[in-house]
Amino acid sequence: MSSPSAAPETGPERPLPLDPDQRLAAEAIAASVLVLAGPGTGKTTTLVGRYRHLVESGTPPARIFVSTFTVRAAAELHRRIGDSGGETVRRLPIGTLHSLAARLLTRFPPPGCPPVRIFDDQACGRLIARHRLYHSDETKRPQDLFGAYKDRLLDPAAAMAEAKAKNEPDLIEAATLYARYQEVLSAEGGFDFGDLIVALVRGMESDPAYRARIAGFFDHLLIDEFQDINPAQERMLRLLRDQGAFLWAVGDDDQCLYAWRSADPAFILGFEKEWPDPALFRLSRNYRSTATIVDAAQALIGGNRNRHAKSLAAQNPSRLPVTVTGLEDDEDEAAYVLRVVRGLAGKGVPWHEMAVLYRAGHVGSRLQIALAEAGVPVVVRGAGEFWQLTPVRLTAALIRLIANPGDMEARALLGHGKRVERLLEQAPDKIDESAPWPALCRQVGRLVSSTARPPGEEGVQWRDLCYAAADLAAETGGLDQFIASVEEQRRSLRAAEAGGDAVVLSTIHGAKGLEWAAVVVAGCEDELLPHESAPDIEEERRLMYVAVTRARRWLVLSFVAERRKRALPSPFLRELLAGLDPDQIRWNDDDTRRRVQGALRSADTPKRAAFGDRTKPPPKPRKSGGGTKPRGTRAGRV
Ligand SMILES: Nc1ncnc2c1ncn2[C@@H]1O[C@H](COP(=O)(O)OP(=O)(O)OP(=O)(O)O)[C@@H](O)[C@H]1O
Repeated sequence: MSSPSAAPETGPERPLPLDPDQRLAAEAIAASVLVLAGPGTGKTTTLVGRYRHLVESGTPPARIFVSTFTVRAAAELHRRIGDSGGETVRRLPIGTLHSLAARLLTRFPPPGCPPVRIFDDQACGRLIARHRLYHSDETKRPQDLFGAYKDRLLDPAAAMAEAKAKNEPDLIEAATLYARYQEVLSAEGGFDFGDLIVALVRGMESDPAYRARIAGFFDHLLIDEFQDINPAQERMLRLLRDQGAFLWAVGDDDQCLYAWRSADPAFILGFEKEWPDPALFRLSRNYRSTATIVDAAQALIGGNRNRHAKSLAAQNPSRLPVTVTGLEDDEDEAAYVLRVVRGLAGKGVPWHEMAVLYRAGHVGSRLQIALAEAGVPVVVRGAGEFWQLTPVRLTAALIRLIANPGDMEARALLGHGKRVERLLEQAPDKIDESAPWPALCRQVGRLVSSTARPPGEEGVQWRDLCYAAADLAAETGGLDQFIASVEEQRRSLRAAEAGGDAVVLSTIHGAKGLEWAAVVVAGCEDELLPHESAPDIEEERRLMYVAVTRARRWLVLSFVAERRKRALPSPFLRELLAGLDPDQIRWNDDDTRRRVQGALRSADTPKRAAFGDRTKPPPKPRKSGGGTKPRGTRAGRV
């Protein structure tokens, strides 16, 4: 999706004139069209152009479905498309692929399919709790387990067959729960989000008459972020395409960030082979960023092997340097980021034209607090407000409860359920109530971290959030100061968030499709970015790529030497800076330069080697002034 939603709400946008390549793509006549292009090349702008072209050529807006990855992106597209063809913008069929399925199912229920009654995440959670459909490995969230089956179009029988073939007790248990869940869900007449696409696909696959009834309801399907579709979504689009709908999609395999949620970049990589009457268009002018940023981004992404080659030529020739700043610890980093945003504001850059992005939610904790306390207006996106994140809330509430067993508010904050019961059971053994305040806080952080910690990357983030909360608590003088400081921080955040003109603080995932004049990427450290538990180094590199390509003019990259343990600069820093001349890099000091340039050696360890090509330095690309040629060739909501 696209861009300036960082700005405060405005009315519909005036359409941008398309460049010749964008126009060709927007006016393409083929059954299946893919516009494959890098960041900032105007994919979403071209999608809006396609929409206008169709409407101007006589297609009623109601017969064009525009799909976006998230509900928020749909709202943004409504704004960009504006009031077309006299239809009320609000009622135009623009939404996620789940909402496409919901519309079709409601309008055309498949034979034998009960009326669609959508259960949202909370309703599903209540159903799961009522029937106690929890995996014995409690770290596995039931909704995620069941959703992953649906993303792959596996019904309970297929899930069980797969589990038995692998002969893994964990999987057999999951498949058994899945079967039970589907039983109780359908007994209540409920459809969860994943069911919507599954039901539509099943109906269309099994009944030609039903397929024929759906045919022609939408003449055109316009799909944004095609790189992130999962197998169920791909199947649905293919069936609709087979019934005569024209598919027109934009995407960038280099921005696929959801492989962990069944998104499969193979769909975009294999488009020309797999789709009927395919036409592939490429856009290569980057309208967003300076030549420096484009060069750096190209050098970075050149390190990935599994990708389509794309050229990217910056339309803004500016060679304004990228700033790279090494700091001592996260407190220093927060103070630094505060100086950066104030400095930019001093130059007249509006707050909403600045973003601070990070890979993991806990990196945002100090930043949120430092900016909000200094009175800088902020809006927190992605993971959300620090003290409300589950591991943080549990840590803070348990610290309070242990320090004062009569604290009823803390007991309420802790909540209920098996996890909380286990925490309370283990607390007397694991926590020495008479320990000094900082030690007590850290003991609680360790307990919450080790109890009910989710597996994989989520578990590492859980641990980091618990430790970050415990550290912040430990730094206050004691219980009363802790309660007061959390209150104060939350009040500052609420006040800071009240205004529309605010600095965006976001995880990189939450920044997808957006752009700002200035972007700070904080926490550019090895084991954080790339994340220590991420299974796929190429997806980590794509994350860094998405982060840096959100910037139009100013790009600031910061890292610290110590974030609870000694930290090394991210090897990605060196990779991306390899695309720049020395005068395009501003180091805060020589030590930072030495540390970054030494980062590749540190990455060259047996542990790192497990990530395959991660230590391979990318070649220096040509400058984008003449067109840089790179080398080598849970889903949305209704
Ligand atoms: N033809 C054009 N002329 C001038 N500016 C353009 C043109 N096309 C796009 N832009 C501008 O380029 C920026 C990026 O456009 P857009 O968000 O559509 O790109 P995108 O390819 O969808 O980006 P990403 O994939 O990185 O999210 C926007 O600020 C947009 O206004």
